[in-house]
Amino acid sequence: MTHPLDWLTTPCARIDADSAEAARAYQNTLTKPPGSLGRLEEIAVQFAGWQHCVKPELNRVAIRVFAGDHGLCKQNISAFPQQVTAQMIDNFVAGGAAINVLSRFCHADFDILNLGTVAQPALLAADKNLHLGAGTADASEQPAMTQEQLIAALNAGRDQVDALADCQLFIGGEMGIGNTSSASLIYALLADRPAAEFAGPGTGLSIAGVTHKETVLNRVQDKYQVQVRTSESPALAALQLCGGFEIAAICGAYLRCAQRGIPVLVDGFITSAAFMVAQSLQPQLRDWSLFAHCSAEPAHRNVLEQLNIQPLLDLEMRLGEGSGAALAVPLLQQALALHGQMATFTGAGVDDRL
Ligand SMILES: O=C(O)c1ccc[n+]([C@@H]2O[C@H](COP(=O)([O-])O)[C@@H](O)[C@H]2O)c1
Ligand SMILES: Cc1cc2nc[nH]c2cc1C
Repeated sequence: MTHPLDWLTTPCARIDADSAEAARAYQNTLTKPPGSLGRLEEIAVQFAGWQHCVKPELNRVAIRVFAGDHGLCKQNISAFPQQVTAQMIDNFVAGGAAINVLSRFCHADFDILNLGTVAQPALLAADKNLHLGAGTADASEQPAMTQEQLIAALNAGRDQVDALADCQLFIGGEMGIGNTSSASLIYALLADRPAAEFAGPGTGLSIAGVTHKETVLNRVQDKYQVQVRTSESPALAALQLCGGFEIAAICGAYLRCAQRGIPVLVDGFITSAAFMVAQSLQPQLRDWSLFAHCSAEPAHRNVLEQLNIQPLLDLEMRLGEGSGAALAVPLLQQALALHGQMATFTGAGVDDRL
């Protein structure tokens, strides 16, 4: 009997170690002291393994923003009202959001998918509105998602990736008022640590607002911790219990990317929670991933440290939408341009050693 989520554990694509090794050797023939381009050199080597060639390129980037509302907003855990999610979707369609600007800047293929909001966006095409629900349920009262909604959201992320032709890098962005709470709960439940350790201001809560959020999140964690700990798949259980639709879709998208041989550039605090769930289902995902930045949401730094991940940038950003990842694309492109276009010691007639 097949299960609709069997695809989650399909192995990741093969990384070509020979191309990576050849690229590393080639780096050392370029007119610079070996290692002097620091982590830029390793980026080129990673892309060589991903693209199975010594001189990889990065011209085709896909950015998909996944949106959804959160029932937990009823508990007053965000500085912004829930209808902002749908309003921002219209802003994405109109091209006025930060991710639109950054996406245009790096000539990315941009699209948005709404998995379920309380308000209806006016400008989004009907086929981009999935209506899995009017947001998730309030996780402090009942599981955020039903099993059917979880499956539909994971599969929606997979389907977005399956529809990509010829993509060299995938960025998942998210928009969902209240979703820092879902991310914090996922981290807390999987680490079996108090949720308050992962709670922060999100879009801009006051100190008192954060204290209230901590109380709410601790209560939700108490409600679900045993269930998660004893579940067959703690990561999927935490995702279903705490939401949101957009986090599940990004989780599905990341896994499909690694299965199809498309590297992913993880954005910020919320997308890292999607990554954590995905990685626990398929540990090889790590080898297909880069992390764009350390978010200003305070717990992100600890989460990245726990995962032993060094992100590319640290700019005190906390916007989401995939913005930190889109910002890092030109950096990756420059790493590959240096690797592919610099002269070699022999070619330039430069002495390479004493
Ligand atoms: O990406 C991040 O690191 C990040 C950190 C804080 C907030 N956000 C964005 O802000 C929204 C969630 O914040 P909140 O306070 O409503 O939970 C959501 O739309 C995210 O895209 C994003
Ligand atoms: C305006 C606004 C834009 C966003 N983009 C991602 N999350 C957001 C939250 C708010 C409030």
